Amino acid sequence: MVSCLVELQELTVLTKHFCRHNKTPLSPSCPLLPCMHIIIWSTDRLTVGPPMITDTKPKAGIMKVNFFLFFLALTGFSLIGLIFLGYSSTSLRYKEKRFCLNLTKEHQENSNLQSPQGLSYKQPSVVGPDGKVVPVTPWLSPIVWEGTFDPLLIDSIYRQQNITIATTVFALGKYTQFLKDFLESAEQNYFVGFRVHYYLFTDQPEQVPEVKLGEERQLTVLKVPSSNRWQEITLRRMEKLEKLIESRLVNEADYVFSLDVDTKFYGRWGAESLGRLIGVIHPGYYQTAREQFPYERRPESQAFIPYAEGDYYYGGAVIGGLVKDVYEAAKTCREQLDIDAAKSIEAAWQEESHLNKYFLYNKPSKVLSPEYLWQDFKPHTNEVKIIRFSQVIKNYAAVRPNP
Ligand SMILES: CC(=O)N[C@H]1[C@@H](OP(=O)(O)OP(=O)(O)OC[C@H]2O[C@@H](n3ccc(=O)[nH]c3=O)[C@H](O)[C@@H]2O)O[C@H](CO)[C@H](O)[C@@H]1O
Ligand SMILES: [Mn+2]
Repeated sequence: MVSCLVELQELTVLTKHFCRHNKTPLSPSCPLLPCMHIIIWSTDRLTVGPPMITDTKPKAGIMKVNFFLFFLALTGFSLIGLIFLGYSSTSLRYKEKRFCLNLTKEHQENSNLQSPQGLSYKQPSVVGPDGKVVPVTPWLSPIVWEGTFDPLLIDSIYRQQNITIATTVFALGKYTQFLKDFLESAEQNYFVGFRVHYYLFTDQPEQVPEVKLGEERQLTVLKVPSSNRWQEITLRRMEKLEKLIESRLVNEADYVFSLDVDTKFYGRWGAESLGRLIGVIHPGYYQTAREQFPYERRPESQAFIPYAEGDYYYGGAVIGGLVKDVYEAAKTCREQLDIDAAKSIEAAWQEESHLNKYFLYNKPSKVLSPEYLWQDFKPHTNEVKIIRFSQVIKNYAAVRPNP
């Protein structure tokens, strides 16, 4: 009761202050009085001149109110602070999330489909038990067969991207004789309507035939030293490809394919073959059990693959994809070839063995069916409806520098 009285007295005094300033009479019974505390406090501060009431009791009252208001202000500031912190941490979280998303996106775009070594799973089939071709790998990369794509549509999509497809080809020693057919048939079938830049490695630039190239297509001849071992010529392609990408292709191309020269194009080869990392199923082994694949089987070699592992047997005659991804593949194969060479080991099928090891643990994002690598001597089969690119028949003894 006493405290109530004190309160009331304070209020009355304060109300007087308020009323003096605003020239409005206010009764202590006014229902607005409790709200007036704040207004009064500020009004009191605004008051000019000596205070009307000099009594000590009301002063103590004002101090009490001031303390209350100070406490209120402190709470207010704390609340604002908390809201601000809450906001900024939310925005930080948001930024962090966005950053992570960006990283994830970038990571996904750049990711190679790595799979662990020693994993036990069924060998994928290329042709199903019903004789139908399988259009997808068990890691969900397309296997490109006739009928799985619309040539007009897929070329139109990629043509809009204004891409350049670098194509490396090696013709050393007597292999220059394959150049004419290779280039002429490529001009008829290979990425027709696209910007194609051939990079031709040879030890005899004077043997390079004159072939009329289509619009936006060019050929650069690069001289390399001769070799008296065919194995050395084929495996060194990885190093040459790696160095060419480093020195030129990073700036000059979007995609790159490295192709055997002892070949001919018989059918369309277009944008359906484009992707991050491309391998081709070797025509000789697409119905073979993986333990019979001619992988390198000596554990001492970096190309070693155990009998219980393997997806497909990939041909060394075709490797392709985005410049960056082909670079990784070529560089890794070159490094593994160098390690083997230092131990005087040459894998069963040179760089093809190392490429098979690479593709087993770094899955291609698209796999080309044997339509994209056939052999002229092989009879046609039901599942391969169209032959696009094929190894010509050659007399090994006559064209290779060594047996
Ligand atoms: C169809 C297929 O997948 N073929 C692969 C297979 O045998 P191939 O019998 O197809 O190998 P190959 O004799 O065609 O040699 C591969 C390539 O090396 C170049 N070359 C070779 C010898 C020579 O004297 N001059 C010359 O320029 C030429 O570009 C040739 O196309 O195994 C080789 C590795 O051993 C390569 O991986 C080949 O790509
Ligand atoms: Mn060949």
